[in-house]
Amino acid sequence: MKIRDVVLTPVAFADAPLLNVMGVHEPFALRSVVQVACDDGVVGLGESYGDAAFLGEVRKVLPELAGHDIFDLPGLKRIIARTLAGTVLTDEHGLIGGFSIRKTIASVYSLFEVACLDAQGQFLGRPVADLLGGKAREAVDFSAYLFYKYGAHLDAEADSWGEILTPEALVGSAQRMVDEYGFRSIKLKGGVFAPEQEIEGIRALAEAFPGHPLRIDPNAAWTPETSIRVAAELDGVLEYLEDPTPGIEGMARVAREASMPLATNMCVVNFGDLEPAFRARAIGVLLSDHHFWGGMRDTQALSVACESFGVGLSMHSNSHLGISLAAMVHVAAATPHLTYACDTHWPWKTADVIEPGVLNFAGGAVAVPDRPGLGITLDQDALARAHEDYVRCGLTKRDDVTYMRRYTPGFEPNTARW
Ligand SMILES: O=C([O-])[C@@H](O)[C@@H](O)[C@H](O)[C@@H](O)C(=O)[O-]
Ligand SMILES: [Mg+2]
Repeated sequence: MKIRDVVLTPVAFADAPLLNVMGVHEPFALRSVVQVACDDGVVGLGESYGDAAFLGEVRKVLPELAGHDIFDLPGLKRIIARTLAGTVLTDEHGLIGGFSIRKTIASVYSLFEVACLDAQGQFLGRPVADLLGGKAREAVDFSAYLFYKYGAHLDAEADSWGEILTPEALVGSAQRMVDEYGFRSIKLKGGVFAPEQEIEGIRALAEAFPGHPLRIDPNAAWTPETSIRVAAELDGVLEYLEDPTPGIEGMARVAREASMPLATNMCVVNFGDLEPAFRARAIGVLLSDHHFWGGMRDTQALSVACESFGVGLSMHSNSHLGISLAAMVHVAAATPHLTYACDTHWPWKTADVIEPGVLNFAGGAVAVPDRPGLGITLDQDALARAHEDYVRCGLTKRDDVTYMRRYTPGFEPNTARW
């Protein structure tokens, strides 16, 4: 089963004005879609980041792939490592930790690994979860991912969520997500307002949704002292506290005092970070993400490492489309040590590039598709529209800070200031 052709399509899809420590989401989120065409008319799908720097690295790899056997994944990794030797992508938005050569290779490899596994599954007539060792669960739990947000993008009409800036509005948005998707766990993206205000938001959610596990993630906006204070105030309320403060050392300081586990997708972002983080007992939960942890099989290896050291596993999300959701579902299903509901930005998007009907939420969970490969079908017309949006929107990277300055001139990200 050889690769005959690879088509890379940058796409953009409408995103809501969601707030975080870096600013506010722009009107479009960028992604990339690859179609890896192989023998017998099989086409494997992959999805990842869509910023120009990432696309540039992926484009370097494309000419090297023709003729490669889709069952030779170590060989695929070698081609990518050789082709990208020495390149370090920079993290365009600062919310998934630093980049390194290893993480750059892991990110580019992941895009093609997913597509090759999809193609392998189609060729063999088995779902990707089976190729990863089999399903440890039939359906994968996700959390309601709440954001503070503006009611509308600049010069645009309000979206269906409206403005979410108060505890009452937060509860309203959580109610909508729980009603529409059945989520149990609820996560609040913090780092937007002073911690006292965000504690009020969490308390309102705890009151409105008794028994629903709660999390807050200020993306390292707080000092260790503030984090310890917030942890004390939310004792007994949070299932975990995500990235309250920057760095393994700062997290370890907070972890020594906090009653709940600390989680991260910022200070432990590749395998080299595990030893110092585990040694310092900085985290109780790791948020995996196959997009930058080196694909689905390395995500499973990560899970084994976490289990061995008594660390829980959850899953991180950025704005994404259905190919990524399918990959998240398959790898999560085939990863026995997955101890928390996964994050997803899914409810915030209004369009997709896959045909609907396969990835459905019930009781907050998505059943693992039992069709071959990822089990999804690319909608070529929707892909073409999303590519037109990419060209039309003119964005080449995610820049929440600059966009925020158009709402609030002089805005500066508050990382570790509170
Ligand atoms: O979409 C966002 O604004 C999130 O803040 C995202 O960029 C983060 O990477 C992520 O969801 C997180 O958990 O830190
Ligand atoms: Mg996070």
